[in-house]
Amino acid sequence: MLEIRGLCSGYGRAQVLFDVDVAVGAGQVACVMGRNGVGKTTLLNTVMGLVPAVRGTVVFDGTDITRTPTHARVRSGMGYAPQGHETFAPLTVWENLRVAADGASRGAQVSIEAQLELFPRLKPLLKRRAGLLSGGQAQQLAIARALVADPRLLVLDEPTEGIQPSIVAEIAEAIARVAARGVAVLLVEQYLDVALGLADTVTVMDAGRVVYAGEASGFSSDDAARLLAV
Ligand SMILES: Nc1ncnc2c1ncn2[C@@H]1O[C@H](COP(=O)(O)OP(=O)(O)OP(=O)(O)O)[C@@H](O)[C@H]1O
Repeated sequence: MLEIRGLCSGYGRAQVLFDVDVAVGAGQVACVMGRNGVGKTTLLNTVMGLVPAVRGTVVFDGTDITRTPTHARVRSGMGYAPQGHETFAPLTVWENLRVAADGASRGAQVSIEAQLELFPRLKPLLKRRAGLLSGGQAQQLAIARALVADPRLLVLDEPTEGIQPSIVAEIAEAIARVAARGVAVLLVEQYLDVALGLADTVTVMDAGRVVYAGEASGFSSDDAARLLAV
């Protein structure tokens, strides 16, 4: 579904990513981990076309999209919930979902209903302004918004960051259900138990390079201590 090969990118002259390879198939969760500042967000932003690739390729569904603008990537089936669970604060929960659905193709009404099944906590909050939601509710809305266009790839940047444990479990459960529908999920996740509970594959980055890549089942606590401990 998604193949990132030899990806290099950065900001002006400051190169951040060096030859990064990650692949994720339909129905799989590929988890990217690493200490703060190693380039995880830059990787996701490069996959979405928000940061230009300097070298390497991003192939989505067999098509090279390395130079495709972000809006066209979204239209072709990529959904993104960036770090920080930003929403349109003055709009209601329903309006936030509607705006995303309006930008998508047909069938979005059905899809809003489907997202509300995934995040039942949002159902009684449809008329609430998004700016008044808790962090956990806003994160659920941000993921639901990325899903209303019915993407085949969902890209999530730290969806459990700063969120209370009971909601973390709900978000993890929702991500698992999305993958079970056949959606490919590219996930940056700092909490090891959440990451390993969801991931099929693990990629660990350090200083912009991949330092570990393999099946999640083979990722040991020694690997975690060596590669992730601060
Ligand atoms: N807009 C930007 N302009 C210049 N440098 C940036 C920009 N965004 C990030 N960087 C730098 O790129 C490097 C990687 O940052 P990035 O946010 O991708 O890391 P990260 O692994 O996602 O970190 P965190 O876990 O803290 O979110 C850092 O050195 C950071 O300072």
